[in-house]
Amino acid sequence: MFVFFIQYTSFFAAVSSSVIVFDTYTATPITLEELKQHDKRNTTFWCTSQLYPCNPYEGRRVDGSCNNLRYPTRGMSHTPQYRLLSPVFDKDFEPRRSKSGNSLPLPRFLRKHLLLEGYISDRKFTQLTSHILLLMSGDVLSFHDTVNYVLWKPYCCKPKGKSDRACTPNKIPDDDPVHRFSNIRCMNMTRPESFQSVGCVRQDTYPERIITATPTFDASTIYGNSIRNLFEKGRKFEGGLLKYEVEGGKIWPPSVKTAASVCFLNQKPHETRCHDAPEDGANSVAGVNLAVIWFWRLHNRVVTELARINPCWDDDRLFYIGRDIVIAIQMQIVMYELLPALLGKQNMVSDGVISSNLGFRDLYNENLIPQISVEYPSVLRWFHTIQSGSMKMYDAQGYFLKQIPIANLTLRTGYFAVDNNIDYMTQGSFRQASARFDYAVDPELGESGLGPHQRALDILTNDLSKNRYFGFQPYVKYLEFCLGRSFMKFEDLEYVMDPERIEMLEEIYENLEDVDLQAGLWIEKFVKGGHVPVTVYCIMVEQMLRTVSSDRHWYERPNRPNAFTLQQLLEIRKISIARVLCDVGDSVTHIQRRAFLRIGPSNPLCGCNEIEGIDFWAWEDSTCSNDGSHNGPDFKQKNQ
Ligand code: HEM
Repeated sequence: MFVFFIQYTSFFAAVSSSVIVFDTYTATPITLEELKQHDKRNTTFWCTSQLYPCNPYEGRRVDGSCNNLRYPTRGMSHTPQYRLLSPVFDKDFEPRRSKSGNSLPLPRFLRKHLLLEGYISDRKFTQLTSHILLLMSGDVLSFHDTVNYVLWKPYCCKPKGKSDRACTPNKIPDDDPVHRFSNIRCMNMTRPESFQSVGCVRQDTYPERIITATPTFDASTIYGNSIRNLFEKGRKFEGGLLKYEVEGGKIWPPSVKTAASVCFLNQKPHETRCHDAPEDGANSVAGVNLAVIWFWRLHNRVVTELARINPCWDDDRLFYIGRDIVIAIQMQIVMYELLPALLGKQNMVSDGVISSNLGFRDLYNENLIPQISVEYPSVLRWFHTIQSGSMKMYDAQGYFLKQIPIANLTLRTGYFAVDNNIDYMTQGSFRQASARFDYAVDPELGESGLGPHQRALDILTNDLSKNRYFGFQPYVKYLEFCLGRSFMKFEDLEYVMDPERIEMLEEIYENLEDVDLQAGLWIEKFVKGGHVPVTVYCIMVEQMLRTVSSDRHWYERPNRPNAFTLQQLLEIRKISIARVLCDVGDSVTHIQRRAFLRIGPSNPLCGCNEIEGIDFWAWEDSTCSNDGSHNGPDFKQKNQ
């Protein structure tokens, strides 16, 4: 095949090199003619990607390319996901039917019957747990499937929606406990975008989801997924810093300077701030916004330390080493602090997801492509049941000040920057309890999950409904996959469910093999030693194992380009989310050591000066001369 090479001039560095244009789905190079066809059909953005030649000694690229040297485009955005179980659909790729051939029960009906609605505080976890879980979800996902029905196709419940294949609104049953008193009979929703729907692959093949994030955990909520966005919106090109602004004495990511912004709910004239960051997460759901601000600041703090210790390092070296440290900090917190609290540390050690040893760890397998499973984000949706519907705000002495429905903060970054709200929200993140892990959903998420953006939205109905459009096999097939035993009749579920919940399923579904994956997750018992349902545990662990073994740049590896020394890794191991908040959170002088867990006698507040952090002297470069010149080897990171 004739391969199309274009001459490339790197965005700022005037370096030219050859670039190959690839098909995002098949990972094969495409011809000039094929590229022209994509341009004509307006599919170039989704269906093609540009690959700059790989250098095996180069660090992690922002666009995810060259992670796997055999399959260099895998690991980039818009590349296919893997499936734990093959999909099942009805004809025309509509959701599967019940075994008897009837339609499955309506998603909203199932949600209202299987999940209670209400709010009780959890005794163990804080809201910070949700914020960081959300940040990590955003790292490997994208928002377009939500934006699609909120902004671009708000009409699915109207006559126009009937003729648009993308429209898949959720019908509200006539006897709905909430809406039988309203005139709302339908909630807007669209089908997830797929390689088929955006025109990369023929329509007569089963839909495979397409997303814009890279599938590795690479802090893309901060740095973005493309070098272009990072250069335009992120890098300051000075001292390794990310661009920043100071407003009200606080440091913020840069803001949009034009009238056009996505912060539609900003209450003008007071609320004006809207971030102009490489990725949308910075202005999305409140928890992500907050975490993006923290980690944005953290990057600048890290590179400032590195520059002080190594005055001979140039902007590039400071930026990329700083980024590598921030990615490692995020993953160290997620793998060794957050997930052990949720999944059970011993479970994770036994399943090989984490090590009880502080040294290097190398599970890399070049035969595994860096990918996420289609099932992984879907089971993360279970965490909507532990999300508190309001954001509570406290002062630094711990006095409760006010609260606001969290959904009213979506696309409303301006709220953070007025009246010291970011200080109060930051205090709230480690003082407010999460919602209890109790088979119930906060009505804010269950009835008005998009706040003023959509009159009624049950996020959990969407969770179940969307999963049907991904063609997931029945819940029991996932149980069999996870537990390695068969489940033939409803009573067999007693292994993972309380009898009264099995009864609920039996009343609604005709057959055990009809039960939806999401419905099963909602009412499953928790894994022994952890706080998440058995199947959520299984699918999360499967993903994290895949991630650790397929990411060539995984921070715990000794044999990766620009790898940490053992001394540096041991410094990274000292980090905690409490230390991060002490360093970059507003007005944080005291915090509990394990900030994902509530303050209490075994986890008391302590001064930030008592909380261990990273000693950046581990990054001291002995080849830096006193005169500021550098005598060491070149740093291997291209701006690609
Ligand atoms: C515990 C914290 C949370 C986690 C882990 C979480 C995770 C997720 C995940 C994984 C998705 C699916 C995204 C996709 O497949 O592309 C999702 C969808 C969504 N989440 Fe959350 N979320 C959390 C909290 C929230 C909060 C606080 C809100 C706002 C009030 C929210 C609103 C939504 C909405 C509107 C959707 C789109 C629903 C749809 O697919 O139509 N989430 N969330």
